[in-house]
Amino acid sequence: MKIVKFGGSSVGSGQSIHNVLNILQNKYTSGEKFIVVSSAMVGVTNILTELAETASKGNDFKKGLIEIEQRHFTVIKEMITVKNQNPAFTQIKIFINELEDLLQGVCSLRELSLQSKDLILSYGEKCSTFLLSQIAQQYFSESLYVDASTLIKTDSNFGNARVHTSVTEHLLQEFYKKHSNQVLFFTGFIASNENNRITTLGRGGSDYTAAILAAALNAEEIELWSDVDGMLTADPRVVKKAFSLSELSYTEAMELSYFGAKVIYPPAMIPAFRKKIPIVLKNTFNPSFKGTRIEEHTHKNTYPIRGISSIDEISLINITGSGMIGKIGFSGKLFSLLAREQINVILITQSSSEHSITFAIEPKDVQKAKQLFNSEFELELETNKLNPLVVEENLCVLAIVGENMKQTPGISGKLFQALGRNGINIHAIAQGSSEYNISVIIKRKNISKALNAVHDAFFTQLTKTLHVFSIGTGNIGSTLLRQIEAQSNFLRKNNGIEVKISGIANSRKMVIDEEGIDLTQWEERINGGEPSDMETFIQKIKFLNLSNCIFVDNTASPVTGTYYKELFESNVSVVTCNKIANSSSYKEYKDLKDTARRRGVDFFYETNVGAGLPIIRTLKDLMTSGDRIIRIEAIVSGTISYIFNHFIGDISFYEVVKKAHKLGYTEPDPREDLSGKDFMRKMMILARDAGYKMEENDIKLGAILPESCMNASSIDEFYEELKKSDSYFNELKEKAEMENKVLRYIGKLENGKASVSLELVDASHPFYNLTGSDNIISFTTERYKFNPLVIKGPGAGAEVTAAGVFADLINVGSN
Ligand SMILES: NC(=O)C1=CN([C@@H]2O[C@H](COP(=O)(O)OP(=O)(O)OC[C@H]3O[C@@H](n4cnc5c(N)ncnc54)[C@H](O)[C@@H]3O)[C@@H](O)[C@H]2O)C=CC1
Ligand SMILES: N[C@@H](CC=O)C(=O)O
Ligand code: NA
Repeated sequence: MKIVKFGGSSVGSGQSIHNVLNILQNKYTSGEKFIVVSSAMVGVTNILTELAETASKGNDFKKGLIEIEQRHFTVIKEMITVKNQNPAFTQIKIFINELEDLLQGVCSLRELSLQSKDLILSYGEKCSTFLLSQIAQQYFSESLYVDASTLIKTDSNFGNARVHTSVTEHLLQEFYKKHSNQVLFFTGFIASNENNRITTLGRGGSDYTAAILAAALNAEEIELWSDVDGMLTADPRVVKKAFSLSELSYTEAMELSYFGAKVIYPPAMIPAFRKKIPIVLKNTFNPSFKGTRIEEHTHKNTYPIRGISSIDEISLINITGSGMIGKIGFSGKLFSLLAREQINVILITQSSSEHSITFAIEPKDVQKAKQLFNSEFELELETNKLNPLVVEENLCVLAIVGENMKQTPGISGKLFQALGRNGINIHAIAQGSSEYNISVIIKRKNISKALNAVHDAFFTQLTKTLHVFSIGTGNIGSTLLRQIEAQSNFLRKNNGIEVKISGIANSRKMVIDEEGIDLTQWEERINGGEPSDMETFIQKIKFLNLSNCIFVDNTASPVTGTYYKELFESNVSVVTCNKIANSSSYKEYKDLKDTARRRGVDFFYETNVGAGLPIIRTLKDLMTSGDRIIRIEAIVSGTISYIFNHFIGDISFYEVVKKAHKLGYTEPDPREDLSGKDFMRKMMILARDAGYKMEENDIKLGAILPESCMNASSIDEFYEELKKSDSYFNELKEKAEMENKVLRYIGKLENGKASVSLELVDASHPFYNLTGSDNIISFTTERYKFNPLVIKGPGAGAEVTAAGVFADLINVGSN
């Protein structure tokens, strides 16, 4: 026989009762034996509490009473055939009249005792359970309404009565002997004392009723039906990837509930725990959900922990001082003091030097704790043996729970790593000696980010979700979004990575959606977004405080880089193809790198040099492995490379430049390329990454263009001047052809000196054979002294650049 308990939402309306009846009918037809326990309709207990208070102040309570009556009457009309409605109407009316008399009494006396309050509240369960039994009578004629207050006997602790187990069990067993062939509908929550006065069973009262019945009647199982899919790995309102647990142990259920999972209230289940009766949490609104099974022994858990829970708001008290050292009984005295004043201590940690004790309490208790401490330890404070108590506010507890933790090393490492990587500072740590839970205290504002990051670390097949904010939707930016969209399934399946684009901006508009923007529709989303404002965009990123957060800069703007530092400080990583920040002053470059390192976030800019070619990464590997750069020779302008590779035959220089622009090789402003400025920036970044403190003025920049083009004041004017300079470029070309050479714009870095110059090179030069938009870079180092390390390939273009940005993005957080 099973005990089947329905919570308030399950009996809250005709529709939900319909579901309940379906569930019961299925059991009945398959021959299952069961006893039903019912809560009051959802919200009714609250209304009754309010009515009792209202009446006790002498105010009018009729409206609320009518509401309760109507809710039950509506269900009668919806769920019982007209010819059978009368008995139900009559009995509900009787209950409501009794309730009215009681409230009237309270109103006249202006007094509400706990005893009268329990009596008033009992009508919630009486009405709902009676109604359910009446509706059920249409399906099982032998159904019987049972007022459990006649059978469950308690002490007189009204509001939170404790059960007299042996007398109750005896009464229940005798009753069941006589009625075991009927379908019984027990009121939850209510009982009575020795004088037959109604009592209630406190928080989780109906679950308690179910557990008492199960224990008394040796039920094989208890089903608790509510409106959620059992116990989840974390609060699904905060952690979207939380999922239902199929099973957990009594201990785990206790630990998880203690830390905030509100699905069951374990103290109410103790009678069942004692008799080792399994409890199954089911969902009335999703009967196909198999349920979360809670029992003594569970199967081996696939995951190292069972769930993550939190306590929303706590304060941390820190006590320090030499007076505690070796003083036996100090903590005993401290905590019994707190206990005496009913201050609940949530967790405690003590340093092994005994110099400090830290404990967490609810914020409401802080003042009281302070006063107690100050008066009890007045002498120690005066003699400086103890320091004044320090309180840290706005904190919360995050706890990971699971019996498996005991046998698995590395759990706390994983927890701290997930928090650390997201810049979440841990204020205190406590591990119960049971090793069933590890609790950390963190800032409240970080709780959502922390829960998600920790959930990802322990549960998701996905190793991580990257929250990306991408600015710039031009040539590179739009290509990147397309590549991410095309690759997302692969990444999810093969790499366990989900890339969520949580924000997109360009110079006109911006859109932020923490749930992730559907990349098949990003253009519509951004066009429908708000006007672009970088400051607002950055503040929103900081406010959302998402885990694994990355800012991607695909603009050529000088403004965006000014936010990188602020982003690093907020633990946001930056991936950029924009070279402006890294090629501004050395001080700024250094500051960005130091800040990123200090905050433990990534700053990746592979595409700053040679687009997707692995140049920055290679240089970094050389440097970190202890090599020394002797010389760098490079062609790192895709545009100029393309131009010289295609400035052959009849085509004019102007036309080749236009083509390079069309192919997406040039900067948004092609003057940046042809003036050599873009090249110079790249050389400066290389020099800096190679360890040189280089500024823009330190680089000797040879010109490609005649003065007139250099002086053009707009892009259009620039192109006009290019057209006019045909003969200048043709002369260059002819000279090269005559000497059997090619034009190459080459950068050099040697002994900390850098230059970029236009050269004529013959076939013996390693840079002679280039095609397309090829870049080539040759590193001569201590280790690659005689044969330099050479990287060559397309160094510009949307596809290869976006791919380089993409690779940086995926690598964030992987070191
Ligand atoms: N084309 C290539 O082969 C390579 C380009 N890059 C770099 O890629 C970056 C982007 O180049 P393209 O995509 O060709 O430029 P683009 O002109 O096509 O696109 C720039 C985008 O940035 C947006 N933008 C500009 N200022 C902004 C601001 N203040 N706030 C928000 N959005 C802003 C624009 O609205 C536009 O969507 C440049 O920094 C360039 O140096 C780097 C390596 C190779
Ligand atoms: N405009 C640049 C693009 C890469 O940084 C180039 O031509 O190399
Ligand atoms: Na690169």
